Amino acid sequence: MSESLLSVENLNAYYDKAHILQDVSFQVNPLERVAILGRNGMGKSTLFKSILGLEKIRREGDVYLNGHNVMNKETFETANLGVAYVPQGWQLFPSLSVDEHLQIAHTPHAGEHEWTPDSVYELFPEIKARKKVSGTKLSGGEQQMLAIARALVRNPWLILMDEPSEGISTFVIERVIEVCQHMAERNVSLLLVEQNLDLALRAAQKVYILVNGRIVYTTSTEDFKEDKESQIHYLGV
Ligand SMILES: Nc1ncnc2c1ncn2[C@@H]1O[C@H](COP(=O)(O)OP(=O)(O)OP(=O)(O)O)[C@@H](O)[C@H]1O
Repeated sequence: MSESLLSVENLNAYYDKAHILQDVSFQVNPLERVAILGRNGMGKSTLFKSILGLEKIRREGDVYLNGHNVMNKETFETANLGVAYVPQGWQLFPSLSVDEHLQIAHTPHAGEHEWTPDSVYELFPEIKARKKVSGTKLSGGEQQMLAIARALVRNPWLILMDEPSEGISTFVIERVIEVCQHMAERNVSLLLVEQNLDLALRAAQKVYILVNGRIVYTTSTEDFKEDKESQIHYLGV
């Protein structure tokens, strides 16, 4: 067991016989913001799905959330331990309005900083103006804001965010970075997977590099910002 909020220990993941994640280990500590960086197809989304027990992925190893081993838990049980997910492509529902997405997801929380639909509307006034509109009728940027808002109203300890830069404008990317930077003030930690180096370096404090399903490099974002050689070597940027 570990004191970290999230501790992934020697995680291996397979789609049938394809061995995708190979002995992946890393931690997210309380109030920390961590980015996993890697090129296309390196296993970033598979990592999130393996942590959450989504899809038919065979898993070996251990994943501890708040000290509970979640490897044999159903996805809803893992979510109830205080993790929320912002999936790639947002996965919103055409039959639900913006407000219904938030009301359904809202999980009251007794602590000091409760996120409610009203408080996330203050954060994202753009979607407040479109409360009654179907979630999938929003622009890409608004859908990203709604997906983040939906994760926040679950009042999680940890948010897993899968490639938030995908399909949104630079203006919305700036909004996402700002929201990420202020999560710790509301007691929320962040684990982000990204290809967008600028977003990851500004939103996170610590970086893990994933290459072919293995964590090959760990550093602080401060050091990685200056390390152009490693950026080119691992990410080809
Ligand atoms: N459902 C699946 N069945 C079989 N193989 C899969 C499945 N999903 C992903 N893969 C394979 O697993 C590997 C890792 O994919 P994954 O989507 O996790 O990468 P990624 O780093 O998130 O890439 P991207 O940034 O393109 O989403 C790839 O080789 C991919 O083809």
